[in-house]
Amino acid sequence: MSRLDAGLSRRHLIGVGAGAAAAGLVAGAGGAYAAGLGHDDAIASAAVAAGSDQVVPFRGAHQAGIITPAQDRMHFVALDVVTKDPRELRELLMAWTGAAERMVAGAEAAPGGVIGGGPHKAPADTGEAFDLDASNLTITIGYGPALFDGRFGLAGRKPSPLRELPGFVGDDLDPARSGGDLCIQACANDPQVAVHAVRNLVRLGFGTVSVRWSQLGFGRTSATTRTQTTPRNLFGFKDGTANIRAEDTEALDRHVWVQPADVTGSAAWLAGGSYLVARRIRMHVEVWDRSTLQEQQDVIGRDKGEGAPLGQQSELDPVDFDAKGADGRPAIPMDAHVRLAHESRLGGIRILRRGYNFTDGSDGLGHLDAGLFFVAFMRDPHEQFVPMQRALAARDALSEYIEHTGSGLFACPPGLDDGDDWGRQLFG
Ligand SMILES: C=CC1=C(C)c2cc3[nH]c(cc4nc(cc5[nH]c(cc1n2)c(C)c5CCC(=O)O)C(CCC(=O)O)=C4C)c(C)c3C=C
Ligand SMILES: [Fe+2]
Repeated sequence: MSRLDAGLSRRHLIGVGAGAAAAGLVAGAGGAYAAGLGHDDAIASAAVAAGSDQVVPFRGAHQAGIITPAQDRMHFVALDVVTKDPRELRELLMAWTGAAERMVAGAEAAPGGVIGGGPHKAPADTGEAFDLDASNLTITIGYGPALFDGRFGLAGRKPSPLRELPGFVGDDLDPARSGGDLCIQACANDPQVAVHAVRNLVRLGFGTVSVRWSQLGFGRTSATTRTQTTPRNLFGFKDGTANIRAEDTEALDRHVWVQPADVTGSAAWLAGGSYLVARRIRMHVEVWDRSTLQEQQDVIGRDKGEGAPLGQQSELDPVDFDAKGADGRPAIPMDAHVRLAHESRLGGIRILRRGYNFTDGSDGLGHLDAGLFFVAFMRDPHEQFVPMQRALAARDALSEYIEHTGSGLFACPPGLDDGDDWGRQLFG
């Protein structure tokens, strides 16, 4: 049965299906709205029609797309605000909330959608996801340090950890792939759904924001729930084994969610949110592919087949940094990636990783421009990512094979209550 037959598509939501006609849905969730249902009813109709197993709830205590089971694909975009008028920004954030809520429910970006606006208007939805289901789409928003520089009256609402990351040894950051006033992370199991979401939000923002940089990711490189299998990165290793999982609620409160006591006064809007660090990391796959299996395993500190810590048998076996190999040397070398990134070496620091593989063509010199779009969520980037990355940059054997080419830091607000929107949440 095709997705269309199963009735899981946006087309169904605009009234082509008999069920939709019976329910009076004439133009997707917007149609339901026009047909007299309230906003929430319209969104709920869309979610039911789209099939709940495909729909990740948009509202809740935390934003979706952080501890949501990592989807297969990602489209990440960083934007700069081009208007000088705070009201325009606030209105855009409100409009984005509505469009995002519709799209994650499997509906078109706006009432009228692809064809419902008639032949004389530009369609209110660009259409490339017209026949596709919600695909577990999540849309996560974040705000960069520069947004709070005084242009929009937000300086007093800036949380203190939201300050630029320092430079790290070996960084080769491209300003055209770094920074941004805002970010949108769209993740879905269908790449076209993720791209459609970003494209329609950017379209809504024309004249208010402009795209600064963006990144497509295929192939998740993390597991964020206990039931997810561990995927592999472009070096062929299981990645995400020791990640914080959605079930680890204590660890999430300790390492991922901004706590009320962290943000007092006018920065309190961020309580329940998280900081997102993005690093575009080029992986020199050609060099890696010429190194021996033993070298590769020593660099990571785990075996390539199972993902077991060196000296152990299975992926989930505890890491033993005191274990010795047959030669009497540490089974996990002193400069192995997992040793240096492990909480036991970093005073208990952990982060939640949610990155993706990328391949952006080639570099014109016969090499793939491929790597890891590293995305991690944490409670305080300067207390967590900075010391961790400093330790890695200084000693990590992996550094010989990778290069950080882009960087971004964003504060992701908590989830929205019913009736709330991103504009009111940020501006108060
Ligand atoms: C600053 C944080 C990190 C960066 C940057 C980073 C880059 C990076 N990592 C891999 C591959 C693997 N990383 C693994 C584990 C791991 N990595 C980090 C942090 C960063 N990685 C942490 C905190 C951990 C967990 C350490 C632990 O507690 O054991 C692994 C092993 C499997 C796993 O646990 O995920 C791999 C493989 C690459 C290729 C890369 C840059 C391109
Ligand atoms: Fe890593």
